[in-house]
Amino acid sequence: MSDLWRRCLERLEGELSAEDLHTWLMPLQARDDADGLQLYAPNPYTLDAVRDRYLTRIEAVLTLLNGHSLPVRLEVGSSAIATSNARTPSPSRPATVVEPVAASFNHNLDPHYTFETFVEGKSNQLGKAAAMQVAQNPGRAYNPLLLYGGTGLGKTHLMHAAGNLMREHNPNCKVMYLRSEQFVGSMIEALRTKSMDEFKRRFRSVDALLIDDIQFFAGKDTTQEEFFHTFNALFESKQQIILTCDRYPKEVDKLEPRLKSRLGWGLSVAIEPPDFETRAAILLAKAHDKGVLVSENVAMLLAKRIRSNVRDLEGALNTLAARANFYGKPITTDFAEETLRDLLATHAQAVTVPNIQKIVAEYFGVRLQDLLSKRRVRSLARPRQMAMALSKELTEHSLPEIGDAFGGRDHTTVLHACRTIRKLCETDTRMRQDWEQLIRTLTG
Ligand SMILES: Nc1ncnc2c1ncn2[C@@H]1O[C@H](COP(=O)(O)OP(=O)(O)OP(=O)(O)O)[C@@H](O)[C@H]1O
Repeated sequence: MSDLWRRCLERLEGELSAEDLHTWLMPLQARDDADGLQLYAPNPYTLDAVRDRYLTRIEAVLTLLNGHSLPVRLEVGSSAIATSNARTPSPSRPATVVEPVAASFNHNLDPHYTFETFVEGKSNQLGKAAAMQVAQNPGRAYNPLLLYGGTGLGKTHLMHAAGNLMREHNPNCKVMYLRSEQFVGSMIEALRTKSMDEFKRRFRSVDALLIDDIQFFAGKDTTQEEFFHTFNALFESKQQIILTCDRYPKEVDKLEPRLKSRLGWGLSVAIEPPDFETRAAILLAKAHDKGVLVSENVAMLLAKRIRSNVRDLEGALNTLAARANFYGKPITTDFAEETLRDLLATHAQAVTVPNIQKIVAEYFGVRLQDLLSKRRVRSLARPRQMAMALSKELTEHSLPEIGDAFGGRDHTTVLHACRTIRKLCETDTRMRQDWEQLIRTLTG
């Protein structure tokens, strides 16, 4: 085992549970050389889990142990095979490569994030269509394209998908993807080594610049200044810019007004949390991609219980797959309930009917006791119907149970409320925004 990796594991031992350490990190094999640390995962779902949950922490520990940052590469395979193949590189591409922007050009795109592997639903339809248009007509369709929304909803996936499609249409197209921290890191390094000209040239010579999570620029004045000039240079020469942000950029504090205004020049699209059907479809698609056998019943169970975001859903699938593999058991609903008991309990706790009633009352500015009363005035009836529909959507309770929780109402009243709200959300933009905002608040 690489000595560096052994020391890294020793550090992480104090931070992670023994179960997590044994399930995800111990099965990795490692090899380090002048180019960085290469980690080999035994299968794709271990790779995904390590990348999503532990990579940032691993990078931080390595920086600490090493005294400077070290590129970490992740791929499915084994260090023994890699060593014997060292002189004859395999034609298959690594499953994932995650590394800082290299001095030489590196598009840094994840080949798995494509439009084909992206499941479309109402929540992301517009974002997907816009990203496809941009990929088919870079620099001309919408510039910049800004995708914004909560964590783990597929913004990065769409961004990579656009980059991958641009390169599929034109293999010479220079697409550069980077997380905003990497942009900041590269700039600090350029300032330190007095190589700002090279920095400017590198970022301005691309055909498409894709920067993830630009909320990270907030409060970093020098970075914003540099990004502003890069933005202008790219925009003027019709080079494509795609950005993501965790909220509408106008709402990001400490982002310069002139930058906010530039971001509004193109198209900004919200990516919303997926509905139940889309969540189940995403799970089945992910399971299929990873070669994991998951029935529709299991997919529906997870989709119903885990509503926060797709990353959590995927994390649950990875855990199930790894444990089923380990114990040699099929993934049944019982196995899923048992294996994910703690996780499902955490998600269930987050959303309760009393909590929904309280949040809805606050949102519409009505008193909780009025919301639960028999009064039928419109100013109370709509919020009440909204709270009932949310209770059906977000909890496991039956219609009669929800009726009881709303001052002993009949189950047909709850059913009527669910249908009314669903219909209104399709025709009334304001109502749809209220619904989505409340889901976001309640699912955190
Ligand atoms: N509609 C979808 N179809 C398929 N996979 C999806 C979809 N939405 C999200 N995912 C998956 O969920 C995971 C998290 O998505 P992603 O990293 O793109 O989220 P994000 O919105 O960029 O989050 P963050 O802001 O935290 O970076 C990825 O593995 C991605 O492939």
